[in-house]
Amino acid sequence: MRSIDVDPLAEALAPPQNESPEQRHHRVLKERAAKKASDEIDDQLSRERQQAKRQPKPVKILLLGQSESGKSTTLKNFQLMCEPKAFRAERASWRAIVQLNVIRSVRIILDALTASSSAADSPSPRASSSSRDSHSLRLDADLLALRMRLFPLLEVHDTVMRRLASPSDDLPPASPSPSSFRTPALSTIFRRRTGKEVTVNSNVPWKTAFMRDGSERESFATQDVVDWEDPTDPGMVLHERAEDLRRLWAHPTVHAALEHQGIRLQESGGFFLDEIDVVTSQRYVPTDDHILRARLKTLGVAEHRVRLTDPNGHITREFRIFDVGGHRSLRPKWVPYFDDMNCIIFLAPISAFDQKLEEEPEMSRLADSAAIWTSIIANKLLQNTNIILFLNKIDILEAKLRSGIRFADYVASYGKRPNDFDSASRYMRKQFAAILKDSSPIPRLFYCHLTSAVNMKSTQFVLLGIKDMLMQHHLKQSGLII
Ligand SMILES: Nc1nc2c(ncn2[C@@H]2O[C@H](COP(=O)(O)OP(=O)(O)OP(=O)(O)O)[C@@H](O)[C@H]2O)c(=O)[nH]1
Ligand SMILES: [Mg+2]
Repeated sequence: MRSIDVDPLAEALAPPQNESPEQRHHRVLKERAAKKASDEIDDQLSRERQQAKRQPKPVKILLLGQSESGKSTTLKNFQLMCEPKAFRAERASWRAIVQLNVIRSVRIILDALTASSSAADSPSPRASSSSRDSHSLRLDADLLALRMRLFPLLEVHDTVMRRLASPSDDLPPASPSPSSFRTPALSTIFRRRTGKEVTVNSNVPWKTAFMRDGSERESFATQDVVDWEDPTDPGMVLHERAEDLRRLWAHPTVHAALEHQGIRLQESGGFFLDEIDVVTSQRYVPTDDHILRARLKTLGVAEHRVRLTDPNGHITREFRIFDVGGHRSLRPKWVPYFDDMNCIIFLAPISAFDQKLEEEPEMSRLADSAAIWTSIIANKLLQNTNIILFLNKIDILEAKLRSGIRFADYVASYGKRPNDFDSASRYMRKQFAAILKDSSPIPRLFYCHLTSAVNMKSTQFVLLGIKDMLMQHHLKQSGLII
């Protein structure tokens, strides 16, 4: 037999041989029902395709700016504004980040104490010439004991980080119970930890790491989101050490050591020591405000979809927000996203005028922000893209200037202008506007907002305006309104 004589498909589909009339009747009925179901699915798909064609395409927003400028915080505001329920359902994961932030603050303090006390102990002539200052940083017995008791927290940090990095992996079975933490050798601790920030790769589904299984959960609105029975929950250790944490943060030598090292912990992201009672309380669940202030450094580029729905729950519009990592080494990853965006929100943290860039200690953070702004504005790929500037962290700027830090000491061109918030912010606004005017390939409007991304109310007011503007703009582009 030639192969062409055999049709395996026809053979498979052919009715069984010796089929009785009754069997035939059943088969035909079954086939008719299957065809009806299949036609219905096809119709449904076709209706959805038509609907998708009629609906405007998703609005795409790219968040840009240096590390710690407030990109991820702006994204959180957007999510809270548009999908509050879904966002709040992730509180268990943000709780873990707040806890890691607390532990990081403790680590910075312990490092500062160690550095300052070794400087005080140093027999160098410089140390002895400033002996009064050095003496004040000698650690008393109380502080030494506190330090010993708080070291186990650093172990908790590692456990949580491992879990966030690979939420689906099983943790090592021998995770010690909170009360049985041993204190490792100090040398090991300091070799292993050097002030690294909490980072989780955007591609890892870290938010599932601390969320209770959905099938067990009864609501998103209560404490149900946290698995309170979890033996590896860092909350128990933090609760146990709450009094130590309180005493550490209240200790004058701690503040002297931080000042000695030029560290202003209160201004940095993820600072919760002023609320230690709340964040270490039993059954602590972060508020919206805590979630906005929790610091988690972004690695890579993460796409977030935010859907707007009408009162009937139908999706009316989709926003795709791209949150990038702002560290210098991550900036080359921004470029592939440039040609397809409806809007860029560029964040410049203007409170950072007196700080240096972590990745290049000679570079001022304000100069770095201005340099990225210039290159974004000048980029031909982006010449038709709406760009909105957020001069962010105005709350910190205001507090800094009020505390007496002089803007002109860091920005010489500021000259003799008054050292107050209005003058300094107006000056920076003018400088960024001038860059836009000089560097843009074609003339464009300057959209600028003074923001504090941790202030939910004011940020959401700004975002609401941007959302409406983009929707109007987008509908016009899609030809749906004139
Ligand atoms: N006080 C204050 N804190 C802010 C403001 N905006 C952001 N923060 C905090 O600053 C920290 C850094 O903000 P992020 O949003 O993580 O910064 P980012 O730009 O995403 O940084 P990368 O992910 O490293 O690129 C977080 O702890 C925020 O809560 C602000 O306007 N005021
Ligand atoms: Mg980020």
